[in-house]
Amino acid sequence: MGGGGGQPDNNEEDVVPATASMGGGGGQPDNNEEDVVPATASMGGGGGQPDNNEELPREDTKCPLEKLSCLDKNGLPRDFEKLLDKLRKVKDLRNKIMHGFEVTLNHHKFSDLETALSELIEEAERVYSLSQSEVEDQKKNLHDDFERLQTLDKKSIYYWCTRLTMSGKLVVKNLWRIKLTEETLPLDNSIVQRKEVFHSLDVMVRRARSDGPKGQVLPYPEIFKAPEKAIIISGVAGAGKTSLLKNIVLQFFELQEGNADYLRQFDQLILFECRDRTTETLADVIEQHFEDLCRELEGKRIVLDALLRLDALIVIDGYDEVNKVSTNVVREIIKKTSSSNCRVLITTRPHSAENLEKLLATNDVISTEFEIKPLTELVEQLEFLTRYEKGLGITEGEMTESFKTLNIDVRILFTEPINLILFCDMHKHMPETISSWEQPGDVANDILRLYKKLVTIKLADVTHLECDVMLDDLFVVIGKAALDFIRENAVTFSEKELLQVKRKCIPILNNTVECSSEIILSVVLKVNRPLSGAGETTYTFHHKSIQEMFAAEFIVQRILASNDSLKSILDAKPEEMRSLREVLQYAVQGLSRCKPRLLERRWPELEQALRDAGVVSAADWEECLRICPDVEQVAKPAALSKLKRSKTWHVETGRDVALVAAMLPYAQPDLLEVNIKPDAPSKRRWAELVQRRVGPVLLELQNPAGDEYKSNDDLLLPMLGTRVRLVHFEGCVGTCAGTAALASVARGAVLRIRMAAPLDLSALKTTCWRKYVHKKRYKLLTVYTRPLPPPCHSSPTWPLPPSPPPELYVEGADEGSWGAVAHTVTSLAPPGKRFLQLWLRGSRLKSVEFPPLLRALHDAGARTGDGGDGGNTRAEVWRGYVRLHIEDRAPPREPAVPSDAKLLAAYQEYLRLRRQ
Ligand SMILES: Nc1ncnc2c1ncn2[C@@H]1O[C@H](COP(=O)(O)OP(=O)(O)OP(=O)(O)O)[C@@H](O)[C@H]1O
Repeated sequence: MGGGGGQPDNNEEDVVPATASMGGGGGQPDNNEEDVVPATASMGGGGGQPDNNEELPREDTKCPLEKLSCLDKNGLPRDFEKLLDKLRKVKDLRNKIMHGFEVTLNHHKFSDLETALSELIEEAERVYSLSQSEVEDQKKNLHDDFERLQTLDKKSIYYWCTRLTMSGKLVVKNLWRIKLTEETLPLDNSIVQRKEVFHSLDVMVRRARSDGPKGQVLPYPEIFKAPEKAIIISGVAGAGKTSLLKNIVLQFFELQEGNADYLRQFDQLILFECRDRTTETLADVIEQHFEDLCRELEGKRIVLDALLRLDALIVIDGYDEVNKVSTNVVREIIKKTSSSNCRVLITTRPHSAENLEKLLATNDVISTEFEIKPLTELVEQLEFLTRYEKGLGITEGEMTESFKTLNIDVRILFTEPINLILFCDMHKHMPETISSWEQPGDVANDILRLYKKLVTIKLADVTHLECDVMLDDLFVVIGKAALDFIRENAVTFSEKELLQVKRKCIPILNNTVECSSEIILSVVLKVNRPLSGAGETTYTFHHKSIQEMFAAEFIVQRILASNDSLKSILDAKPEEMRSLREVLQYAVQGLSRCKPRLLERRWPELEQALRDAGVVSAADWEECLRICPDVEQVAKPAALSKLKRSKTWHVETGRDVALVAAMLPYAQPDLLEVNIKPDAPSKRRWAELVQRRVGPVLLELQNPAGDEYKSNDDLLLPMLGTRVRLVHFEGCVGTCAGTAALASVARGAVLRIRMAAPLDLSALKTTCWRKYVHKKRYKLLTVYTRPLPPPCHSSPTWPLPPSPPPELYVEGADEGSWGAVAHTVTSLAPPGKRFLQLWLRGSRLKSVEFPPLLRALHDAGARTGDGGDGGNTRAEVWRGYVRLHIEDRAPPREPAVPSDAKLLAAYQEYLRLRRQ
């Protein structure tokens, strides 16, 4: 395909173009269309309908196709089918060649096409009475075109597009497969198969940077449906950004197995890691990917140019880790993306996302951001751990059971994959400590203890030296190195840089064991062989967060040991402070755990350092509070900045409960909107939240489907006597104590109560004083109940409060149970027996059951709405519900009721809505 045109499209059938386009033409074929057979320009000209009855002038160019089809040069009728066959043959051959690169390797196909086109020239000769020499000229042109086509022109960009498309994928696959197939876990170098342990993460559409409810949650492959050229994936430290990218890379090469259809739109995939400190240009990145291709030609430039013409996906990992060198590569990629077919997928920690967006925008690249959703649910966390259990060969259930026993305050820390991975390590090496974790800070401390333990074990093989003090000193050296590197945003170190660290370790080890520094560093660091075989080997901590923890530990130890100013400990230039953000957060956490008084004393310095590191916005402080949940000093600025940003605070997870509980002593929003699963928050944090809240609360408790009638009293009881003003409640009340707690805080509220058991809700009748007037506890009361057991002799009743009249839903009535429904309604009827509305939900009652039900309710005095005045007592279907109208006048003999078909449809609709 010497001069052939760019790269073909997928799954489409183009129609034979004029022969000229097969020759030297370039460009891209169109997408997804089947072109129509054109009357080839070289064979005569335009189209149009001839009038058979008119004599056509010889030069008439109005309707050559029709002429071809109908008349030969002598004006005699021709065989049109034969002509169409010839055209079809050309079209089919052309499509095969244009759409299947393997076909282009078959020379016969080209000679077949040439022959077929020759035959068309002969047809043209017959129609236009061309001279023999003209025909020979045309045929020669055709032949020359084909000759050119099959002569490889290595200078042509299209040659390289073809080469890349044909073999590039395999080359890159071989490169990355080796590097990515396996994953080494941080602490003990256990190896797992990446694909086997990969937990399919969800992402949230990132809304404007404001404090609203979180954006829509999507499975990660959906990100590629975004129309924007650049896709940003943000996530906090250890949220799984790099793993997600690595998994996408692996999936890209498995497309042929029918997986990952979402990647089918890309011809090629390039991966660049911002932590790279040696690759200087995009062309160098391309060379690492296509070393042989670049060597074949005298340069990487042309391969890069070819790649930019393909539909390539360029994946950039860790924008927050850019350094002086890699920043240029990223800029180059973004610049080139704007004018190419490529798309970019970039990961970053959230605090760098805004800068990244700006960089993209200044290069006219439109972007969209998705945020990795933390694993907040216990089921997700267990699912994640189960995969590692399998991958690591741990007895099924052993690790997950241990995880389940965690104190919930601690468990809500494990919302990022990195923490769950560290849990795996803890489970393996120090299972006894897990049960002792009470506070979040305990976990981070134990991770460092575990490192010390592993180093001690390794050293025990070679030395009998007393370890404890020595280890502390060694960790100071390593921590200092971690800090020095991170200041420059360096997470990979060269051999030479490592040597400097080793040198500092040797005197501490008293020179006793020759290779002991190596042993220690082998526990703490991992080796990265260069991507392309050539180049330097580099070293990294097992994870950036671990490097940050080591650096933080160094800072804490220095603060504990001396009065040195934080500035002198950090020794950072102003522009380096941004890289220290997480380090400082870990340091605050560490210091608060071991010396809270000292933290208080040093807080002004630490706060300033955090601000210098970019912790300024409400989201920044909130993230800081997530890492240091019990640190009052952090909670205060977090609360004040959050209040500035938004007067309504949202609580959606157990983690949010802890954060808001910590912030409430310092700021009270106008409204607190709590929409959580009842099992999500820790009871302690929940109690703190409601005790600290002063003002309106909207509380929606979402029991899992099928468990709607599980009592939520454990969340209601702590509200008793608090200064919460409940303005909206949805949830399940189980006992009178639950009702009392609810009544104590409800103020003019909308209450949607599920009754776990028949309950006396009369406490809600009371009024309360507010601003010198009596206020009702509720303005709308909706009660949901299951049918009560059949009446017995002295069935108790539980009259609902009468004013305003309540709305009642009876849920899940079985076929034949109209009597139970009637009994339920009458038992709950308020004094006066008036309901605002009466509904059946998920009912399986038959049509014939409704007339007696309506009559029984009417006879018992029940009424709905204002009682109506037309005696139109009836039942009707509305979506998945059945609504009962009971009016004052006696119901007709045959009240209007829905047919069985309508009732069934309503039941099915109810099931469908429930599943949503
Ligand atoms: N989806 C996942 N499935 C299985 N394991 C995962 C997943 N995501 C992350 N992990 C594990 O958690 C570790 C940390 O994740 P990863 O390095 O991808 O986080 P990150 O967001 O890139 O962190 P950082 O911002 O600190 O670089 C990985 O090394 C891997 O062991």
